[in-house]
Amino acid sequence: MSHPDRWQCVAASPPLMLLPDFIAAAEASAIQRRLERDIAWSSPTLSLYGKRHVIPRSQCWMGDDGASYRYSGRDLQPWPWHPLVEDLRNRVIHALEVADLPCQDFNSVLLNRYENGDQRMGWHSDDEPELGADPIVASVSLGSERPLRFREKRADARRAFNVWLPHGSLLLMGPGAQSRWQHALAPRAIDGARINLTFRRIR
Ligand SMILES: O=C(O)CCC(=O)C(=O)O
Ligand SMILES: [Fe+2]
Repeated sequence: MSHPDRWQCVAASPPLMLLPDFIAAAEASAIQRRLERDIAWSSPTLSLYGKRHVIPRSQCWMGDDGASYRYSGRDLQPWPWHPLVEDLRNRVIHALEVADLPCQDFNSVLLNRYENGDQRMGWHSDDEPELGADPIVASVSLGSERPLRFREKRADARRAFNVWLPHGSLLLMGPGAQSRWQHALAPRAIDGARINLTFRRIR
């Protein structure tokens, strides 16, 4: 199904576009339950400023064979596509194409799982070198609705804003978004688990 008119423009340039009802609630819940069960979730320990920390969420890296990436000084090989995640990837690409929005042939995805409102992700941009210049990142959210917070990278213009990501929504971070903004999932007094999938293209 194609409903290009349901897209909301959060920012025009660089583009941030939200499709709140990308997946209908019942199906989104079914997908969430399957992923809870099937995915090899793990919470690795990372070194930050010489200290070891268990990441405050769990995650899984998945994608085409060979779409490896460097993370915290290590080369990580992706898990093979889970059929549901591969299907989501195809639907994301289709939704972007029919709406004439920026799109890439996504060959990998980072899945993040937040057990509750205490779990989080700090400020960052998805601008790793293996994503190339001006990467496109497409983000699907399942479960508890939480805001993704954006802030300007330029320290002299630190405007910030929230983008709430409903159950079953799709957020496009288009070309230029990673060089303009950082984003974070702050802790919030919000109950319930949330899964997020960010589709990316690794070169
Ligand atoms: O959980 C989210 O919505 C954000 C995830 C994210 O920023 C990332 O995976 O790079
Ligand atoms: Fe990110």
